Amino acid sequence: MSDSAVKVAVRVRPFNQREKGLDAVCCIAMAGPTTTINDVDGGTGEETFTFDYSFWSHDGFAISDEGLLIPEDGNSPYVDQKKVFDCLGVEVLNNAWTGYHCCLFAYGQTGAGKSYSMVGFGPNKGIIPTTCQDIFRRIGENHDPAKHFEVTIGMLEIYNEKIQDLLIHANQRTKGGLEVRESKQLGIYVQDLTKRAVNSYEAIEDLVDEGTANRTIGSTLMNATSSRANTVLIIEFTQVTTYDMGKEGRKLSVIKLVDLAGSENAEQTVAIASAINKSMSALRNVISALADKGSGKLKKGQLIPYRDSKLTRLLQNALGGSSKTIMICAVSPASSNYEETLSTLRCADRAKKIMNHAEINEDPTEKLLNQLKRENERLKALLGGQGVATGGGPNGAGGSAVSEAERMRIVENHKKEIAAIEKALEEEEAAKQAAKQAAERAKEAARDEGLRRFRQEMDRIKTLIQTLESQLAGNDASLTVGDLSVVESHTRRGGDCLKEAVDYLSSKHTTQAGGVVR
Ligand SMILES: Nc1ncnc2c1ncn2[C@@H]1O[C@H](COP(=O)(O)OP(=O)(O)OP(=O)(O)O)[C@@H](O)[C@H]1O
Repeated sequence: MSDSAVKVAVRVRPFNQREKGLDAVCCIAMAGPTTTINDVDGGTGEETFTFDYSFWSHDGFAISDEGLLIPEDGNSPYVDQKKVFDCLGVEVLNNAWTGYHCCLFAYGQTGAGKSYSMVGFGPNKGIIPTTCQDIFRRIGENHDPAKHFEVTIGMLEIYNEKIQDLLIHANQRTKGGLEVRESKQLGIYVQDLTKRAVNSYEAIEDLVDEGTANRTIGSTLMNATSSRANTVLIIEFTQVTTYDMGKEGRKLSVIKLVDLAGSENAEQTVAIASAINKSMSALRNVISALADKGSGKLKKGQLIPYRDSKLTRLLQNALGGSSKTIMICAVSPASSNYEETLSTLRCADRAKKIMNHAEINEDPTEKLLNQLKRENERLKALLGGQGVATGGGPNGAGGSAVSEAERMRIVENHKKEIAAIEKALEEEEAAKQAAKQAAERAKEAARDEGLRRFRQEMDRIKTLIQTLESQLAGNDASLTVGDLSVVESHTRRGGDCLKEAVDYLSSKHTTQAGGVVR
């Protein structure tokens, strides 16, 4: 387990046309990791914050022939898309390769530049496309035939407190939206979300285009075409290693890349904002509670309010959970947005106090075999790599000598460790088999029980029919509709029991016939 604080980056954009037209004044300054905000209009002074990164993208850029915004010269402080990816995207990928669940989310006022950083515009590609591209570049660099990779993509939006599957057309979605669930392996996940397997960057690009076209679009005061929903791209990245003894080890990383809706207060947005506001205020409350927890100020018995919105529930693992998380805060440079920018910086300042406890998500086989590999490395280093004399090894003449007895002890220990790992693997396999057999036995028992109940119901029906027949033959006046409905209900119950048994038998046939129902 690796304890690490949520990483926080702040990025300030250039003035937009409207701000330029109003002769806007810049209220942000950055130096190294610090960001300072100055209340130039209100005169209440300045506040300085320190983050993991303070990205200056306000000025000092030139536009290349390909349309890329790049630093205008070697001394320019301008941070371009590449630099942002190198600082944040590369870290996400490194963590994913290690086997951590990862989350990178963009927070900030509408029009502050969240989508620019996450998605990008035109040739200035953001973190999401570049990360997706880099996944397949890295996979392409793998030359280990024992290793292969599985990548799936899901895309959703949270709009009006409903989770919608963006890889499904709006008119084919379930009315109430999807639900957030939790599992040991996947962490927090969205039940029934479409997952599509992809084997190239182009395939991801096509899916993201499809998902983007399915988004819900609303307008805000600051940005006529901006999205008022939270959009999440979920990449499930699995590394599969086949080992000599035919065993497969799997390491999984779920990467959530999140472009949030605008964080501003209700009065600054149009009518539909209330539900969006709910998720944003819930997010701020979760961040505050976790920051309090991180600094030991959380009140006794106080819960982290993850369940107050779909967004916070979905980000539960990312905030205070077992994921490696990065928050990028986009801010406007204009003094007219001072209040919102200050509120964003304060939220970012609290977020950096959140502690996560990231875990590598590998199955037991992978874990044990990795342990074995590490042991091997350690042994090799001990016996040769550190200039230790091994009585004839390549470094024999050089460093401090290890006695024959010591060498034997190391080798013996190593043998014992290997034996322990092999035993653990055998036990794991035996436990798997035992669980499988127990599940089979439970199924058999369920089928037997189904058949037994079916027979019992049939016997009852037979007796009832015989009674009815004799009553009818004797023209019995006491015969009622109720008598018939008793027969009917037993028939129905018998039918249900039979269905259970038939379902069981057909599922057994399906498994045995490799997917073909006979
Ligand atoms: N770092 C940057 N460099 C150059 N232009 C930028 C930068 N950041 C944002 N912009 C420009 O600012 C405008 C608003 O940015 P963007 O759409 O990314 O904001 P947003 O925060 O995602 O807004 P919304 O919440 O409405 O989706 C865009 O025209 C974008 O090109």
